Amino acid sequence: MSNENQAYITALLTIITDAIITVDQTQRITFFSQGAERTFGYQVTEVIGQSMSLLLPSRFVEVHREQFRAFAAGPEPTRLSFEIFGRRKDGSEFPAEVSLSKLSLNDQILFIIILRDIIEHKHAEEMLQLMAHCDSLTGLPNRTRFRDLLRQAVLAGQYENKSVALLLMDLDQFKEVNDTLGHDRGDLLIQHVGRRLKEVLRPTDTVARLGGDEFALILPLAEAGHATLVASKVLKALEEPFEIEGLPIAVELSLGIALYPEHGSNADSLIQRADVAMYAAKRSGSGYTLYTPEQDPHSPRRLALAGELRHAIDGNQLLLHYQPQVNMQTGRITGVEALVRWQHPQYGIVPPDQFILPAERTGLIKPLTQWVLKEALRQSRDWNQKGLPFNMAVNLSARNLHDSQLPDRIAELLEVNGMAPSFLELEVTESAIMQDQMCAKEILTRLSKMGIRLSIDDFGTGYSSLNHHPVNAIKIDRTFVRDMTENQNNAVIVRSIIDLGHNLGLEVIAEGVENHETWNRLLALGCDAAQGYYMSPPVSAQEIPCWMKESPWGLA
Ligand SMILES: Nc1nc2c(ncn2[C@@H]2O[C@H](COP(=O)(O)O[C@H]3[C@@H](O)[C@H](n4cnc5c(=O)[nH]c(N)nc54)O[C@@H]3COP(=O)(O)O)[C@@H](O)[C@H]2O)c(=O)[nH]1
Repeated sequence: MSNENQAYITALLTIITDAIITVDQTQRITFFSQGAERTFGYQVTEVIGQSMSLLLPSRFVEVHREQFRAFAAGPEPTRLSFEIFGRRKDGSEFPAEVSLSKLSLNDQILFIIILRDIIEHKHAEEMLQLMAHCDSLTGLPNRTRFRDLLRQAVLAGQYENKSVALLLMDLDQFKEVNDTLGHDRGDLLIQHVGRRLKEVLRPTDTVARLGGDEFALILPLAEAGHATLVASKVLKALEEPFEIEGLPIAVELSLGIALYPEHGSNADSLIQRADVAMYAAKRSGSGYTLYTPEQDPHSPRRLALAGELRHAIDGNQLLLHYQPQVNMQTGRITGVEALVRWQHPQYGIVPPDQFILPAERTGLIKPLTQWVLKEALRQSRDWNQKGLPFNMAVNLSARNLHDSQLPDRIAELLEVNGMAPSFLELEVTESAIMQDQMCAKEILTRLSKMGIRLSIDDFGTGYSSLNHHPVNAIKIDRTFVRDMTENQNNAVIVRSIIDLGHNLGLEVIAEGVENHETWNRLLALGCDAAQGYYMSPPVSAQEIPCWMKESPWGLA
């Protein structure tokens, strides 16, 4: 080789960062590049003539020696790639990628080792693995890992012939926390929630964060009784407000429970069922709910009902029941709330909980509300003519608040029936308003300008800015009223809502009044009106005149 070529190769070997080492058949080092010096921390003079085992952790020396011998003796292959651990001069170890080649030169066999330190690469790989399975905010398993763990838990349940419980949970007003306190505090809250959940559960249980404010709990080999007990413990544990940067933040949550094999035979069906149960818990405000097929919008009966709804509206299968609302000062009825039912030819009376949601999803809520308004106002006129002049409250859904023609259609119905607008009260929930605040505001303002009364239904379960909407009344959600005589927290909430309503000049109506004690407490708190089973459940139009005569709350 010419001097020029030699210099050229030496220069090349200097800049190559990989370690290039050659060894003879006895595994003695014959060449050690600068890259090898940088990688192992040895000077070339320290290693030439030494055994290659100097560069390996002692526990691997014997194995690699054998592998090398086999490679050296065998005719094929002439090149081998593999991963090993290298050992630096300071004794530290590192993972390395190795390419080992055999070369015959001047009747001698030479072995060339090209070795690359892949510690960075390994770290990155580990990070990626971690990121792929771990939620970066809480350190809990993420959705991908959760699915794997649930599948494993179901397999274990199958194998041991035992139940597995899946609990899905989300925070009811997390969006509000984010919007009002900022995303950083929202993130801190999620971290705290994750920690408290872990404290409640056993080490064998899994807590995962699925994203946003959604968490999942997997309880291996758990029956319904244990799952509901855990759900109660979770509710209790999260009852205490969280301290986030000095601010006490209270959270409310809903949990849905589904069990293997009772509610689903695999991970996907369990997730879907627990989700259905969670939404049922949200609607009822009950904290947690165990899955039942009746809750399920995808159950065969629900799907069949959704398909028949159009026909039910056109074919006069709907009917209204009316629930009296009573003025607490006079103790007399002031109005009724119209509540729709479906007189189904096969299933009998179907409650609105089973068809309002599908009606909203399919857009049928528009003709359904139109039917309810038409029938309620016709009935109102009828009662008026019979000397029963009370207000008529009708529920609107979120989608109705996007319907720009609604005010005109209501005006027409009022005119046809010769009813003053002040006889009509429209109830909207806070969540319906929040779905599209701008649109809701426009429709509500038009309705209010027409002289129609507006009330916020289920008040206390959502967030809406009362100042921004022209409402006349708020109805305290029945979940607070129902047990306010035993539950001090709820009693405080009810009192605060009454005070808030009065401070804003609004009438306050309590829903879900079920006994005399509750009535008395509400009266003492200055609540204006009440509705509930204590006075009357919703009854048919035919029963109202009789109730008016016989009930102490009647007009007479
Ligand atoms: N968009 C529309 N929604 C409607 C219409 N009709 C009803 N609904 C909504 O369906 C939900 C369930 O209604 P329903 O099964 O009729 O239940 C009502 C009452 O029976 C129940 N209630 C009344 N008093 C008590 C009580 O003392 N205890 C108790 N456990 N339950 C009681 O409350 C329901 C009335 O609630 P609200 O409307 O919030 O005043 C319900 O959300 C209806 O709004 C419709 O035509 N359109």
